[in-house]
Amino acid sequence: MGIFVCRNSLRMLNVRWLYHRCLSLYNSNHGFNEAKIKEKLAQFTGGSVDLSKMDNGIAEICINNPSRMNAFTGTMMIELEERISDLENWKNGKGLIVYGAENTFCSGSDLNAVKAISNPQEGMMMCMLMQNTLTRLQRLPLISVALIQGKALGGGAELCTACDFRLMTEGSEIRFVHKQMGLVPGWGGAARLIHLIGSRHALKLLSGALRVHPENALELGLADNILLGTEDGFLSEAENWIMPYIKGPSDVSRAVKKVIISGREQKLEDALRTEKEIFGTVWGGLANLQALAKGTKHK
Ligand SMILES: CCC(=O)SCCNC(=O)CCNC(=O)[C@H](O)C(C)(C)COP(=O)(O)OP(=O)(O)OC[C@H]1O[C@@H](n2cnc3c(N)ncnc32)[C@H](O)[C@@H]1OP(=O)(O)O
Repeated sequence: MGIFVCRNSLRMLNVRWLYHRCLSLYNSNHGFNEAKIKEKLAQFTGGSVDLSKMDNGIAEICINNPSRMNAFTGTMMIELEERISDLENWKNGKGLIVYGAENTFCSGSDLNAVKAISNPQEGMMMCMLMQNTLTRLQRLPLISVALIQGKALGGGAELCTACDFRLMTEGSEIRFVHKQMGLVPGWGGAARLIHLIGSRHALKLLSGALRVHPENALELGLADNILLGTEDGFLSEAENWIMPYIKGPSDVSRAVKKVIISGREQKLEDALRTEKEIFGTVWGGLANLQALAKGTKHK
């Protein structure tokens, strides 16, 4: 019995490991040494990445390092990866809101860590970790929203592009400040920005390190809405905003996000095949049968 349990747990661990390997971009075949870069990043402490999962199927991730305008320390990069793993295993989840503590989003990577990891090899290794994590965030079967209050700078601007939607509050800004730091985005923010607003607009934002205010972001298609409420109400406003998109049973909501991911990321023929597979998971399912039995009309 003990051996059986042990073997089963090992199989589960293997499946989980393989699953993460599939969702991630980089592994040891790409020269990525995850353990080594995590060991290095663990030296840069401070702040936290907090996850709460609610009964209504919405989770919240709080980037929490307000004394440094929610900059990502090394330990926070490691924690973000752990929180995404947790969400990958949350089978009832439907939505995710990513926000920053104390009414500002995130000021990018912690400059103390940036200074200490100044050689290109370690810099690229840190990028691989963050690209893996943010790609996994983007591929979660949850509808995700970045709630941007205050500033989303550098890596903070990159983080918000990994969410499906961006809600900005009045006076907030998204700014790819990398060029002013002698850098380019490395957490996948340039590639994702081009998908969102096209290469001409992306080039302007990156080469001019332009401040993108809410109205401008809305026009560009970078933001999806501007929230006009008060500081203590923005989280619940974001929750209300996401609600119509996650209404109904989680398996259907998750299937919707999955067909979007495959349509976005795969070649047409592969995407069509994946879509058929996902369709098979909901066809004849409980929600489908209930809708048929009710004679649902769409007036
Ligand atoms: C992936 C690559 C990247 O992310 S490169 C981009 C890195 N980020 C930056 O360069 C942002 C640098 N910070 C700033 O421009 C300003 O601090 C901003 C965010 C505009 C806030 O200005 P302000 O409202 O005047 O506040 P402040 O400068 O007094 O900051 C408060 C305390 O927070 C700190 N802080 C801020 N950002 C970071 C950061 N990224 N890394 C480490 N610390 C940061 C400031 O140093 C300041 O700390 P202290 O109160 O002086 O101890």
